[in-house]
Amino acid sequence: MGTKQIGVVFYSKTGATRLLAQHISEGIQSVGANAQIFEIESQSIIAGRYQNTPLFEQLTKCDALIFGCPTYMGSPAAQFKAFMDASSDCYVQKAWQNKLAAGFTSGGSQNGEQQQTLLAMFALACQHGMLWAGLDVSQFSDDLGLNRTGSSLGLVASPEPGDPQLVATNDLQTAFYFGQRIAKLAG
Ligand SMILES: Cc1cc2nc3c(=O)[nH]c(=O)nc-3n(C[C@H](O)[C@H](O)[C@H](O)COP(=O)(O)O)c2cc1C
Repeated sequence: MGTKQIGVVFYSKTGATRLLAQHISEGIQSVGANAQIFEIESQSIIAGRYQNTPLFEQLTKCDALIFGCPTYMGSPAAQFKAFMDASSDCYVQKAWQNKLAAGFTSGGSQNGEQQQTLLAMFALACQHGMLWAGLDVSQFSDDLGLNRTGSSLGLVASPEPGDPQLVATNDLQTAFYFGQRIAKLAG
């Protein structure tokens, strides 16, 4: 079987989503899988089209893909949407069929429509024939104290109001757990 390769592909402008990607990757590594981080760079978007064939080749080699981006105006940031659109070649080839998929997003508000971003990622995963894995921790049904935002579709993060940290500590801890979960499911 070999070590599972988990791709974490994300866009981040000011660092919050990057921080989440790092914590997810640490969670992945902590259970013995290999985390590969892929950052969507704005300069790869030309006339609105994301162009990076080698990135898609690398993603296709992964066993699972975790998508991440900020929520902008209640949906995925345009830079990540450009990546989503560019994945259509992989869709045609069924290159990601039956891979595990999951998603995370950050927002400035606790409830800034981040769920819409996760739903867009979920739809993307379904179009690719992927198997969506949500977040299975709840402050109501277990005592881990994670997932303060109560999202089941995937990880929703935001800063704690009044705290200068980009992302609430609980969300970063949840990100670590989320990475562990996806890596274990892929294993
Ligand atoms: C153009 C724009 C639109 C935004 N729209 C939302 C939004 O709809 N909901 C929300 O919670 N935050 C919104 N934000 C805040 C960002 O999602 C938030 O700062 C995020 O953590 C940035 O991620 P990054 O640091 O990875 O770039 C918006 C920010 C920008 C610049």
